[in-house]
Amino acid sequence: MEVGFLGLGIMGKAMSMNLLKNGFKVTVWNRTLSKCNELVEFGASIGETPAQVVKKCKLTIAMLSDPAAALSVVFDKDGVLEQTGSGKGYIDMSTVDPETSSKISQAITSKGGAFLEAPVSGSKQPAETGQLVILAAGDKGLYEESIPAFDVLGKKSFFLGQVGNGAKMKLVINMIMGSVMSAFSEGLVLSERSGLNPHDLLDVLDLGAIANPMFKGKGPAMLKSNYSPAFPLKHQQKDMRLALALGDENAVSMPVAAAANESFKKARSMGLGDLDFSSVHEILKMTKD
Ligand SMILES: NC(=O)C1=CN([C@@H]2O[C@H](COP(=O)(O)OP(=O)(O)OC[C@H]3O[C@@H](n4cnc5c(N)ncnc54)[C@H](OP(=O)(O)O)[C@@H]3O)[C@@H](O)[C@H]2O)C=CC1
Ligand SMILES: O=CC(=O)O
Repeated sequence: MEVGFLGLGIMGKAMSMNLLKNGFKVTVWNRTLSKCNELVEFGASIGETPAQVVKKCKLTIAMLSDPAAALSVVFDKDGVLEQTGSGKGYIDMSTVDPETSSKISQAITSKGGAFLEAPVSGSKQPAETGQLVILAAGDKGLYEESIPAFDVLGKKSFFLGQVGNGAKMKLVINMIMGSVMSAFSEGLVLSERSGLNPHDLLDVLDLGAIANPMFKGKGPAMLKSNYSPAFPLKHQQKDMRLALALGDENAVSMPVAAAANESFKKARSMGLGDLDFSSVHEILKMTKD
């Protein structure tokens, strides 16, 4: 099966590599084209523009940073829209808001193409090992055709109905994840400042009712101030912002998420945006008497 892949950041590089390793023919494009070279070493072809990739491939996947990037790749000159049409499928796996996804869906389907949004839960390592959770919504036929690719990329795929539902599900999950990370960071700081050994806290947490892979995976690195990026903080803050907007639209009061968003914003303003989202710990460490 020939697949196009647009966007070779942390996630896109790992996902397209996985497809290649599992026997898919992959044609890649990235805004910074030099990032395609590593994939070429593993057998990928390069498309010079998103339009060229779509022209060549029946199925094209995108994994881009945010709504502005997702829209630009579709609507700008040499974009996806120029070559989409009947028989072409486009799957946007970026984390965006439902409005962005709907705009893209309308444009693609009005030209006769099929559209699926399919954001993912799971970070760099699950992307490398094909253990993502795929949150698809939109064209059911395209979803079914894409199952062989989803089976390589993820451990489980959900079909959630109409376009927008995948984006909403992803934003709810990441709103919870950001709030939990913020509370976890406060707990690490509180344990240390009150005279406890924070490593003991990690051990105790891991045995109790709120044990989870995020505390276990990121906690030890956070205590060493190691924030090598798996999920960049700027993207977590984008997700908090989009989730809060969804809360506004639905009149849902979210004071915990709003407070966490302030911490992520502060971290971004301090230049931590490209580090892992766990670096929000640094701004909480700064607060002193
Ligand atoms: N990292 C993670 O753990 C996870 C991330 N996600 C989501 O997946 C998406 C990608 O994340 P990730 O790979 O970490 O992000 P990165 O920041 O590593 O990569 C972003 C990608 O988007 C491209 N891009 C940015 N702006 C534009 C633009 N205006 N036009 C075209 N391309 C653009 C970048 O191109 P260039 O190389 O030229 O800058 C790059 O390929 C995001 O929506 C994120 O929220 C979802 C689950 C987990
Ligand atoms: O969006 C990030 C993730 O870990 O999921």
